[in-house]
Amino acid sequence: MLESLLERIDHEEFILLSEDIKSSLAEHHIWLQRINLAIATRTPIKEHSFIAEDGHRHCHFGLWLANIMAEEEFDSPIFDQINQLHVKLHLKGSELIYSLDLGHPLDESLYASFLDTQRQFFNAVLELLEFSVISTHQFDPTTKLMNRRSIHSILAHEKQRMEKTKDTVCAIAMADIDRFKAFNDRYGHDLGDKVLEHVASVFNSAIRRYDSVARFGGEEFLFVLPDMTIKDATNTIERVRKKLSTSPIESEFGPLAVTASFGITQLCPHCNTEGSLKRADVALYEAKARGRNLCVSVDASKLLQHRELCSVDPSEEQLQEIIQKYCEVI
Ligand SMILES: Nc1nc2c(ncn2[C@@H]2O[C@H](COP(=O)(O)OP(=O)(O)OP(=O)(O)O)[C@@H](O)[C@H]2O)c(=O)[nH]1
Repeated sequence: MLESLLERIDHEEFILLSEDIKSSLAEHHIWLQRINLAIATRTPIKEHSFIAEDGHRHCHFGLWLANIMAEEEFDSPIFDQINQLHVKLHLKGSELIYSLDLGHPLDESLYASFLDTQRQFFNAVLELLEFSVISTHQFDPTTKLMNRRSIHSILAHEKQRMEKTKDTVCAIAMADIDRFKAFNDRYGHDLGDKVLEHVASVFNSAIRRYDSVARFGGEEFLFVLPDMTIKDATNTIERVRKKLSTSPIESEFGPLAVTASFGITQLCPHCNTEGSLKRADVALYEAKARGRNLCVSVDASKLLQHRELCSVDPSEEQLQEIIQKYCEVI
């Protein structure tokens, strides 16, 4: 229910959302405390906001929720659910206070239902809060892409899927912006940051919905392409490379060309994820060595006769030597 928000809400908005939820909840706690205290001490509350049938519109939380729900990007069933519980909570609260103000004895079943609605309301809001807080830690603020930690959980999931279901494949590709240091030195770090954003947006727009791309490090990106053979992944990544190299970034210095190099391989059933990442990295290194703005792919199945690469942790030199022999330069 909440995942769809990830596609529409970025890092800053998740931070704001978390802060808003926390402050709105704090005010709501005070409202609830006053009701509970009034009932416990049988002290009437003659304020309109406590007895009005539309009390949910009078509290800060309700106003905040109405604003959020008016925005298209926040269109999610979780807000409808919270809204319904919020309206219900206020209705029951106002019934209790109205009856108290009239001097009627406490309706125990109404109070029990009020407490139950309270519990459901806080559970739903806390679920949203937890999701927002976690989401702020999943994204890289510069590129708005997933960060290294998040993509690692996707890799772990894909690896698990491969272990469970034979014949499942998953390709990965490591990308690195070419001569980025020189770019920063010449045009400044701020434009460098804009390049990172630009590259992220080109990458993101060039992949399928169920593929992922993350900022893996400084100027390094990682693609995870589930269910793609090495051949399909190579075609896809080559298309991404071309798209980037033909999409210059607009700047005060005019349009500036940006290119990247790519190392493509698969998650391998015989080695751990780190081993596959290392293979992609060495393939990327090979693309740099062969002139940059290139894709180099390494089909893990061709390395099967070199099982020692999987069972022991190979050195970069060892890997490089073997990959040079088996890689395909596109
Ligand atoms: N603007 C900006 N620069 C960054 C960021 N993270 C890393 N970099 C820069 O990326 C550059 C990477 O430089 P190198 O590793 O030498 O690689 P390169 O210049 O891209 O050269 P090749 O990879 O060999 O093509 C360094 O200058 C880093 O400062 C960032 O968040 N913003």
